This record gives sequence, structure tokens and C-alpha cells, in this order.
Amino acid sequence: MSARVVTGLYVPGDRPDRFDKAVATGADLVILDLEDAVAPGAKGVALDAVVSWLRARVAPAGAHDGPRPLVQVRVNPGADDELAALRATGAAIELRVPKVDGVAELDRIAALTGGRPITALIESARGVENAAAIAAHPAVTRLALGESDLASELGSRDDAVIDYARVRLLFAARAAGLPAPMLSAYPDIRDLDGLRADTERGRRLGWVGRTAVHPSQLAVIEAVFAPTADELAWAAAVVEAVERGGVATLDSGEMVDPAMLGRARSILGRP
Ligand SMILES: CC(C)(COP(=O)(O)OP(=O)(O)OC[C@H]1O[C@@H](n2cnc3c(N)ncnc32)[C@H](O)[C@@H]1OP(=O)(O)O)[C@@H](O)C(=O)NCCC(=O)NCCSC(=O)C[C@H](O)C(=O)O
Ligand SMILES: [Mg+2]
Repeated sequence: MSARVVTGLYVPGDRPDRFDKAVATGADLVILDLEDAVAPGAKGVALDAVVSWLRARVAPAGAHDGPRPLVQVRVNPGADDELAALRATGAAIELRVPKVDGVAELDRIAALTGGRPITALIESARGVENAAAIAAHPAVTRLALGESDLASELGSRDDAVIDYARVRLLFAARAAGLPAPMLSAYPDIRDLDGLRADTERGRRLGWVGRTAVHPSQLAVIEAVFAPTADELAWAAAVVEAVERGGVATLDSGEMVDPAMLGRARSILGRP
């Protein structure tokens, strides 16, 4: 996946009236949720709704440009019937697999997905400890962190606990050549200041993007990850100076060299 993916929006699978609305928000990623957003008694209705919508609205796998936004379906753990039904749609979706804590289950799931990319949602202490192996699995194209489930298991949502998990997943993802993960959903939809502060903390740790649970959160996420004018100017100066001659000194006095090119190019959105 090379296109920019910074904002994601979850929508419950049993709310088909909101699927097109989710797309219309302009989020880079729309996640149709069959797992925790759907009550146990509504799982079948949700799967039918998701399958119908995918058939009607999402291009087949292998179509030239793939769908925009990117569409993921979050399945239930162990729900092979869901994987089979989603595969049968032929739609160019990705799978978001929750509660991944090891690679054995990924081998089984990967065999059922028809080669569709998997985002492994890690939300347990065991999953965090196994993050490097999970990231290295050939079917996994992204890691994600489920902070609410993790906090439930650990009995703490303290910043130190969350940051530890965020750092572990960032290293695991990057060591496996995966993109930096997107931050977990921020559950308090009225607290946009809290969302901003927590997203800024995640950005400082190297995470890129965030999933939202309400459309009102998307603008905050987009703003936090938009490069500032200073960052853009710095990045342009680094690229120009280094491409001109290896080591250089910016007007600010900062020495720059090829080691800084990766960060500069990523700020500029260049490969
Ligand atoms: C959180 C919500 C239940 C709030 O719903 P509601 O109170 O009905 O919202 P509003 O009245 O404010 O809606 C205003 C308009 O916005 C549209 N809307 C709202 N939410 C969405 C959405 N998610 N996608 C698309 N459109 C949405 C409404 O239709 C209204 O439109 P209009 O009538 O035209 O004005 C609800 O937002 C919601 O269900 N959110 C998603 C919840 C979810 O999926 N949760 C699971 C993912 S997070 C998770 O699982 C955590 C993780 O695993 C972990 O462990 O950390
Ligand atoms: Mg969860």
C-alpha cells in the first residue's frame, strides 16, 4: 500500500446506512467492523450488510488502482465463515484481524483470505511481546494496536504503559519493512483536545495516522499529521542541500547529510 493513509474511520457492520457516509467523510481508510462494534445477536445481519455493500460498491481485487478509500473489514476472532464470505465477494479489501497474539493463527487465516493483505491488531501483552514475529509474517502488511483491550488486560491505561506498547510495535513494524502503524481509536468522541494531545504524543513517537470512531475526530487527526510550514521548509532545504553535495550546512547552522534524507522525503511525501 503506497498511497497516503493517515485517517481511518470505523463504522459498525450493522449500520449500512452509515457506510457511504463513512466514505464521504474523506477518510483515507474505512473500517467496516464485524467485531466489537456489533452486538453478538447482530453478527449475521452485519455480515450480510457488509457483503452486500462490498459487492455493490467496492472494485474487484486486481482492479487497476484499487479502491479509494482503502476498505478494511474487521472480522471476529476465529470466524472462518466471515473470511469465506468476504473472499467470495471478490472485492479489493484488506482484512483487519483483531486480538492477534502469535503467528500460528495468521498462517491459518492467511490460507483463507485469497491473498488479501492483513492488518494484525495487537491488543494483549502476549501480542506485544510477539510483535516482531507477527510483523514479519508474509501476509501482514500493517500492525495496529488495540489500546482499549490492552488496557483492560493490563489494568492500566497510563501513558507509560501505552507508550511502551507503541514503541515496541513501531520497532517491530519498521524492522519488518512495514509502514509506521496508525494510532488506536480514541474512545471519548467529545474530548477533541484530549484526542489532539494524545495524537501529538503518538506522532512524536513516530506513529503515522490514527483510526477514528466518529467523523468529528478526523479533522483533528488530519491536522496533527499535516507537516508544519517549518517542517516543509526544513525538509526542502535538506533535500536540496544533500542532493547538491552530501554534507552541507543549512542557513540555520544545522549540519545535514544523507542520514536525514529519509525523514525529509517522508515529510515531503516523496518516495
Ligand atoms: C460512537 C457512535 C456510536 C456515535 O453515534 P451517534 O451518537 O449516532 O453519532 P452522531 O449522532 O454524533 O452522528 C452524527 C452524524 O455522523 C454520522 N456518523 C456517526 N458515526 C459515524 C461513523 N462511525 N461512520 C459514519 N458516519 C457516522 C451519523 O450518521 C450522523 O450523520 P447525519 O445523520 O447525516 O448527520 C458512532 O459514531 C459509532 O458507531 N462509531 C464507531 C464505533 C466502532 O466502530 N467502534 C469499534 C472500533 S474501536 C475499537 O474497537 C477499539 C479497539 O479494538 C481497542 O481495543 O482499542
Ligand atoms: Mg479491541
